[in-house]
Amino acid sequence: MSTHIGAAPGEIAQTVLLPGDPLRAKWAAETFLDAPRCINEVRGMFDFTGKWRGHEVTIQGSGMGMPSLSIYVNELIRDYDARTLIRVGSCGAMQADIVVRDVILAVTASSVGNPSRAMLREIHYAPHADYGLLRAAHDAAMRRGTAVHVGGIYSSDTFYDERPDLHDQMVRHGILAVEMEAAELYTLAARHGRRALAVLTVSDHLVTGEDLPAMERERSFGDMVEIALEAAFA
Ligand SMILES: O=P(O)(O)O[C@H]1O[C@H](CO)[C@@H](O)[C@H]1O
Ligand SMILES: O=c1cc[nH]c(=O)[nH]1
Repeated sequence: MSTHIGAAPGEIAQTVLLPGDPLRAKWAAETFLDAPRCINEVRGMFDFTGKWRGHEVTIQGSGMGMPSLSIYVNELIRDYDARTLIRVGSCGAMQADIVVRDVILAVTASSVGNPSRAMLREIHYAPHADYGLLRAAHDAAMRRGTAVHVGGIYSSDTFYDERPDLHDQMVRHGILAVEMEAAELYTLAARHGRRALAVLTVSDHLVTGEDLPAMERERSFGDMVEIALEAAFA
């Protein structure tokens, strides 16, 4: 057990998929894993381990925002030795050529701040995906015929943003989409020598105003889960 994860040593796989939503973790495990078993219910942040094509996989909710993800990823790495960590999340599109349900592979994750910022001090570190995972995820998306975009995203500290000027600068600098966790995931993975990637599905569009309901955000994102699994074991 770690402070926030109730799983016993050995119950968490070296490959961990991380949706923000714990109910998406449950849905994904029950949909894609063989013999999934729930190994953590602390704070309702479900954690399931099962097999995908014979490989052990854990799917663990990370919560919303970087402070929450940071707690889970630190413990997954330090206490359970997770080696490959792939976020499977929803995001809001920021560019006109992207549509709802498209998949985004985040090469980099910009942010205004993240939990690692205090220790990095004056360094404007560039959090980035593992290239091998990124390439394998892109290959998987191509094989599946998924509409996929590859580029930089923005990890925000706020869902309800009061800074339209910030949004405008992100769009202007080619940022594809906004979500709330990848920058800290990439930074922690780099610090501990682990592989990380964020595979995101567009749930809403900040330019067109298109929006998916909560149930679809929980259950309709199968493509990104399978892309993440194929990338992890390529
Ligand atoms: O769907 P998840 O993975 O939670 O990701 C996105 O959705 C949440 C906001 O609704 C934030 O966590 C954001 O990053
Ligand atoms: O963080 C997020 C996630 C989905 N959609 C948004 O607009 N922001």
